[in-house]
Order: sequence, then C-alpha cells, then structure tokens
Amino acid sequence: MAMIALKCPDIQVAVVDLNQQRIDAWNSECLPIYEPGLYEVVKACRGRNLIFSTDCRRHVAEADIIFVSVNTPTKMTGVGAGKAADLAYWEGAARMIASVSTTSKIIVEKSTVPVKTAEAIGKVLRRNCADPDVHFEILSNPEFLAEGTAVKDLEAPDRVLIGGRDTQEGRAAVEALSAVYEQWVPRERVLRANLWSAELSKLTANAMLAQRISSINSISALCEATGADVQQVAHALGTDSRIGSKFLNASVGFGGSCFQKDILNLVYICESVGLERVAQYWHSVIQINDYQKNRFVERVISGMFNTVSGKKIAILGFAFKKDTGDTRETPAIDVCHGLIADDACLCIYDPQVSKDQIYRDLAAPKFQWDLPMLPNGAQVPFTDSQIEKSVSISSDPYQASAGAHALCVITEWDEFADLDYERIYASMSKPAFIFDGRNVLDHGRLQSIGFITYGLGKPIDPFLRSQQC
Ligand SMILES: NC(=O)c1ccc[n+]([C@@H]2O[C@H](COP(=O)([O-])OP(=O)(O)OC[C@H]3O[C@@H](n4cnc5c(N)ncnc54)[C@H](O)[C@@H]3O)[C@@H](O)[C@H]2O)c1
Ligand SMILES: O=c1ccn([C@@H]2O[C@H](COP(=O)(O)OP(=O)(O)O[C@H]3O[C@H](CO)[C@@H](O)[C@H](O)[C@H]3O)[C@@H](O)[C@H]2O)c(=O)[nH]1
Repeated sequence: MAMIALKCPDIQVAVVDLNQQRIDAWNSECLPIYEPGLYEVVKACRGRNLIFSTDCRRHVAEADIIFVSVNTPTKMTGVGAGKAADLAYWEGAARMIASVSTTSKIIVEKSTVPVKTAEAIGKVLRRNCADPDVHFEILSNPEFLAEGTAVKDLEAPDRVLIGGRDTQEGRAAVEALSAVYEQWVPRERVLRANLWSAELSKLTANAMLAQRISSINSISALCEATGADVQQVAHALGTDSRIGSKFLNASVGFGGSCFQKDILNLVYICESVGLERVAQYWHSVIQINDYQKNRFVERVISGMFNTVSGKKIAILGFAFKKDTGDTRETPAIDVCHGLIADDACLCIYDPQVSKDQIYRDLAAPKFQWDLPMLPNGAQVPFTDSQIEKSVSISSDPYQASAGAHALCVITEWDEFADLDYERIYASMSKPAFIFDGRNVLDHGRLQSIGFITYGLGKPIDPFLRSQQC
C-alpha cells in the first residue's frame, strides 16, 4: 500500500488494522517490521496520501477499492486443522465491510486464500449489507513479493495478476485496478485471469518455489553420500535456460510464513476434491523440508562425537532468511529444538531478531501436525524454564562464539561471510566445528584456519566422515 501511495500521488491510501500497537509503530520512526528501503517509502508518503489508522469502519466506508490483506494462517482446530486456511479474519473483515458500506466497492483479495474464496466472501458481503443498491465486485490480486526484497519486488514486479469475473462489472473492476498498477508497472506485465485461476496461481507459485528448494535439498543429501558438490550440481542445472538458476540454493530448510501454510492449504484443497495422489505429491515437499532440518541436526550431533550434551553451540542467524527480522516458521526453531533435546547450550545471535522474540518462538507450543521428527525422539514443546536454561542470546557474534564447540549458520546474513574467523577460532574449544546450513562461508579458508567444516551437500570433511554413526 505504501508503494501504491508512492507511485500514485493522486490516490489517498488508508492502511487500517485492528492492532493499535502495529498502527502506532507504522506512525513512528520505528516501523513494526524490518524491510530494507521501506522506511524511506513510508516517510515519503506518510501524512501526504498515506495514513495509518485503527478507525477501520470509517476508512472502509469512505473507500472505493478495499485491499483485504488480513492473515490467513493454517487452521489450528476443528475441521481441516493443520492444513486448511483459517478464513475467520477474512470473514470478519467482510462482515465489517458489508455493515458499513453505503456505496459500491471493489474488494481486492490481497491475502493468499484458497481457490473459490471469492465465492464465499461474495455471499457474506451480499447477505450482510443492508443497502440493496450497494454492489461489491470481488477481484483476486495475489501478492508475490518476498520479504527482505519487498520494495524492489514491488517497484519492478515480474507480473501483477488480477483475476475477475467475465461480466461487464467484473471487466470494469479489473480495468480500474489495472489502472492503479499501470501508473508504474508496464501494461504487458499486468496479467488478467478468471478469479479461480488467479487464486490458484498464488498457491501454486509458492508450492513450486518450495518444491525447487526441496528438490535441491533432497539432492544435497545424495551429494553428501556420493562426493558430489550440490553447488556445482545447482550451477550445472541452473545454466539450462529451461530450469533457470534461481531458488536452487540448498539450505537447512525453507521457512517463512507462506510456503508451509500455502502448501498445506493446497494439500487440503486437493484432498477435499478427492485428489489424494496430488495431495501426497505436494505434501512430500514439506516432508523433505522437515527431513532436511532433521538431517542438519543429526549431522551436528554425529559430527561432534554423537553428543552435544553440555557443549556450547553458537547459532548464527535466527530469521527465516536474510534482510528480515521475521521468524515465522524459521528453520532455526526446529534446529534449536533438536539441539536442545540433546542437551546443548545454545548462544544465539541474529542482527535483527530481538531476544524476546527468540525466547517466545522457542517456547511457543507447537501443534501435533507441525512437529518435526526430532532425531532422538524428544518431545517438543519445551517448557519456558528448559528454554531459559539451555539458551542465551548475544548481540555480538564474537561473544556468541567465544568458548563454543561449534558454530551453526542458520541464516545467510551477508555479515557472516566477513567475520574475523581467525579471532573466532582462537576463542573456541577445539576441535572447532562450523556447520554451514546455507553454504555462505569460504570452507577452504576455514579449514586452513583449523576448523572442521560441514556444508550442506558439500563433500564431507574426512574428520566428520570418520565420525558418522
Ligand atoms: N508476509 C508476506 O511477505 C506475504 C507475501 C504475500 C502474501 N502474503 C499473504 O498476505 C496475508 C497477510 O500476511 P501478513 O504476513 O501481512 O500477516 P500478518 O499476520 O503479519 O498481518 C495481518 C494483519 O491483519 C490484521 N487484521 C486481522 N483481521 C483484521 C480485520 N478484520 N480488520 C483489520 N485488520 C485485521 C491483523 O491485526 C494483522 O496486523 C496472508 O494471507 C499472507 O499469506 C504475505
Ligand atoms: O534457493 C533458495 C531460496 C529460498 N530459500 C528459503 O526459502 C524460504 C522462503 O524464501 P523467499 O521465497 O525468498 O521468501 P518469502 O518472503 O517467504 O517469499 C515467498 O512467499 C511469499 C508469500 O506468499 C511470496 O509472495 C513470495 O513470492 C515467495 O517467494 C526462506 O527460508 C529462504 O531461505 C532456500 O532455502 N533456498
């Protein structure tokens, strides 16, 4: 919405949320999320044609176009728990919109929603609006930005997708929304589709991106078993223009608020329409992701003589990717749980994640359907006191590493490649291990310093090979 305000000075944008704390932060110097370049965009428009408010009813009543961007998390209880999208926030928003509307409006699905949501929302809107002359035209306009690169992605999107009904009102609404984007996005990049195709494209785009990561991660295990190098394999694959080079970085696992949630949603939809085999296919993308996180933990434990009990391990990075402070579904949570279950003492450093957030994430209850298989069969969640006993947080990577037996790189923050590893090595217990869950460090240089190194999908260090159980 800030980008729309920046690019379309003639449009008045009101961002409304029920959460007072978040709105206060959007109105302050300290935005509620860390996103490179976003503060500059907000600052350029705030108070001009961009406002942040909790007065939802007033601004919704006044609006011509409403982008509904509320959360659509995985349902936690009841029918479809653990897979289906929870549309309670969406329904709540739709009921409120209907109750305050006295003029016709275009309702834009910006949240990621199951296919056919527009139909359900249309019914809620129509049945709850007292004025029969008010018309709601629903469009699907899924968001494809990635966190950490949001401003760049919004400024020059690969495409903007707009789904609408093939009726006179539907086509007019699509054109009205397209006109907003065309103020900065070339017209040929604004794709038009029917509502169901647009809704399904979003879920499928995320599923296919995640599938690429699980594919390369599965191959990383095979590389370790055969002496191949996953980065060389990914490079060879990526130079085939049909495959392309993006999203082929082997990692400790994908995280973030979208991939797992959206694939589970896709799986649920497939099951609901009786496509069990298709559901199983997509579910395997998540299963490989869990396997990869688990495999990483097993490598750490087996490499360190089959136990990390009482050993200090520095965790470098907690966010789900670099350039964000977001920790939703970060692989760091499962890796830390796996190491805590083996009685390790963790010291965590992340440049953007607060101490409170890390403790909250590690102590948060997990749902049965979201429990990774811990190598030692340990049960999560852990109690607050277990977490506090096993985990400390540091604001300095050198302090986090001092006295540690091992470093685990979980997030690919640029600064980790530039640390003074001679200094770190000198401060660590020996043998000093580095487990690089992102393959961002120069392993040859680290080995020449004296480290025992492990990179996902890289040829196994002879020292570690001899430790395998
Ligand atoms: N985070 C991303 O990068 C991203 C990218 C593409 C799509 N999406 C999709 O966008 C949606 C939102 O994601 P998010 O990460 O911003 O979620 P979020 O949980 O961070 O934010 C959702 C906000 O909606 C507010 N809200 C809920 N119900 C409301 C109501 N009735 N009226 C007003 N405000 C209400 C909540 O208070 C919250 O602040 C999801 O469907 C997600 O899948 C997210
Ligand atoms: O080669 C890769 C690329 C990514 N990742 C991991 O995959 C996760 C997701 O990364 P990314 O997709 O860059 O970030 P998100 O913000 O989760 O963005 C995804 O989810 C959004 C929400 O739906 C969509 O809008 C975006 O298009 C989609 O990329 C992160 O843990 C990354 O570290 C890898 O492990 N290897």
